[in-house]
Formats: sequence, structure tokens, C-alpha cells
Amino acid sequence: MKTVTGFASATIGNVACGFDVLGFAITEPGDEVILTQREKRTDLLPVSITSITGDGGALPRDPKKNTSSFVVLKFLEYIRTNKGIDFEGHIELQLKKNLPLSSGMGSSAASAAAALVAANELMGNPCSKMELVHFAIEGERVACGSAHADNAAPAMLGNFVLIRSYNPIDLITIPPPDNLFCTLAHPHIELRTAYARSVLPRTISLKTATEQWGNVGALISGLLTSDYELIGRSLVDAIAEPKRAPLIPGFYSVKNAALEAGALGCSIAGSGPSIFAFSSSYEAACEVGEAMKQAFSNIREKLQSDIWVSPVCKEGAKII
Ligand SMILES: Nc1ncnc2c1ncn2[C@@H]1O[C@H](COP(=O)(O)OP(=O)(O)OP(=O)(O)O)[C@@H](O)[C@H]1O
Ligand SMILES: N[C@@H](CCO)C(=O)O
Repeated sequence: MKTVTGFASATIGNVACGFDVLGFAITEPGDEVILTQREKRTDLLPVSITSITGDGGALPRDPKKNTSSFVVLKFLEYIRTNKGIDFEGHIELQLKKNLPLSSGMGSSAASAAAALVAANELMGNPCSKMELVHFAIEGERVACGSAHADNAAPAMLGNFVLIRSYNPIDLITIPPPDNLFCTLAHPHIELRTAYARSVLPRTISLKTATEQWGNVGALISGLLTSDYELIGRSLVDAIAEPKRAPLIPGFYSVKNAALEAGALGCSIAGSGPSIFAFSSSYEAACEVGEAMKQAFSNIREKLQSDIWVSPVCKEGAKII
């Protein structure tokens, strides 16, 4: 019997202007997946879920429906076909769900990335993280019907990750500037990614597209040159934010509070309802967090929120 624990942290997709093509990881919170290898298969499938904590009973226990176990099944198929490793035993999976569901914090991707590094370790590390990330991305299809990579890729690889192409997958990791800090405000409501995607426009005008790709290019340049002012000016989303803001009570009040408190920029984290902001020091990011929390509690709905202040995580999914 061998036991391994994988950890992967929350991630923030889109980063304002990079809808489905840009995301980054923060250092905490994150999901933990504990895998225990048994010699004998105890089920038809080689993976079974023995416990899930922290989800209030909301997540599927069927191994084909939970992202954590689904990606391990895909990984085992892959190493059998491509690496000549035919695993005949059984894997018991325990999921410690520390990330809130439908939060915009990449909850489903964190479970998948944590499970994959643990499974890879159990099997003697036959795959690189660049190989594993493909399964994590497929896990997103199980979670919300779309295999977007802007949570799964940074959950696995850390840093900022730019998805240059989906077909074939071409991922570019971008290390963060040294003094960039993220404030993440998670209001206590849920917004399902599938629904938040359904409100988006199917087509956009050339004017909107021009504005958006100008900002994506400038944001990448700002990250690579540690130009904090440019990073701030580029955090503009002309496509998703205007459509999703009405789904998040108090979105503009919280965004304005963050900017007034000195944030470089602020937008929706992934598909929401969480909201993120960047600052150029830890102290500034903490002040921004207080302002965001206060603003959520001041709106008509008086929303409670959790605040995290974090640098960008450079490590990605890991064994703990
Ligand atoms: N291990 C898992 N963790 C979280 N959600 C899972 C997991 N496995 C399956 N799901 C399914 O994914 C859905 C949650 O997905 P959703 O994409 O809305 O949340 P999220 O991962 O927090 O999203 P976001 O990318 O916006 O942060 C739920 O329907 C849930 O059943
Ligand atoms: N890019 C995805 C991220 C989901 O967290 C979306 O905006 O729908």
C-alpha cells in the first residue's frame, strides 16, 4: 500500500482581457487529493472515490463525473497506451475540497491538477507536467461542459499561463513580476461557470476585438517588463465583464472600492462571482482587500466575503 497527497491551488482565469486564454495561480487556498494504491482491483474501474470532505455533499461520487477521478482514469489510459505501463491494481481517492464551488476560483481545475500530480507520483512519474495538463483541461469539460484551459493550465504549471492555441494545445508560461500581489474577494454566493458562459455574446464587433487584443498584448508586455502601471491600464475587459457584471451583486461598487484603495486594476475572477485586483505591494493588496470586503457588506444584499492576498504561485500543482 502506498499513499500520496497532491495539492493544487486556486487560479484566476481571463485576467480581465484574456478571456479563455490567460490565467494565473495564487498560493492558497487549494484542494488536496490523497491517493492510496491497493494491489487488488476492488471495482470495475481502477479508481474509486472513498471520501470527499468540504463540499457539503454537492460533488459527484461517480469516478467518471468528479474531475479528480475522471482525470486519473484518463491518465491511466494514457500511460497504458503511450508509456507501456499497465496498472492492474486499484486507486482509492480522497478529496479534501478546500475551494468553494462555482466561485470563479478554478475549483474543478484544482481538484484535477492535485489528483494528476499524485497519480503521476504513484506511477513513478512517467509524465511531465506538460503532458498532465492535457488531462486537467479535459476535466473542465466534465465540470462545466467547456474544456477552457485558463484555470487548469495555471493550476498545473503555476505562474501566468497564456494559451496561444487550443488546437493543438500550445501553452506559454509567464513568470510574475516580483512585487505583484493579488487580492481575491469571494462573496458567499455561487455562480455556475456554465451559466456565466451562456450569457456571453456569440459574436463581437471588430472594434471590441481590437480593444481586447490591444489590452492582452499590453498586459503580457507589462508582466514581462514589470511595468505595474501598464499592467493596471491593461486590465480592461470589453467582452465578458459587461455581460457578467449584472450577475454579481455590487460588482461595480466593489471594483470602484478596490481602485479607490489603490489597486492597479480589478475585474471578475474567471466567470465570477469572485473579484480580483492587483497591487504592487503586499501592504497595498491588504488595504485593497479590506475595501473590497467592506464594499460587499455595504450593498443592499449585504454580502459576506472571504479575502485572500497572495503573490502569484510559481510552483503549480505539487506533492505535499
Ligand atoms: N472535484 C470537483 N470540484 C469542483 N467541481 C466539480 C468537481 N468535480 C465535478 N465538479 C462539477 O463542476 C461543477 C462546478 O463547476 P464550476 O465550473 O461552476 O465551478 P468552479 O470550478 O468553481 O468554476 P470556476 O472555473 O468559475 O472557478 C459542479 O457542477 C460540480 O459538480
Ligand atoms: N475562462 C473561463 C474561466 C472560468 O473560471 C470563463 O470565463 O468562463
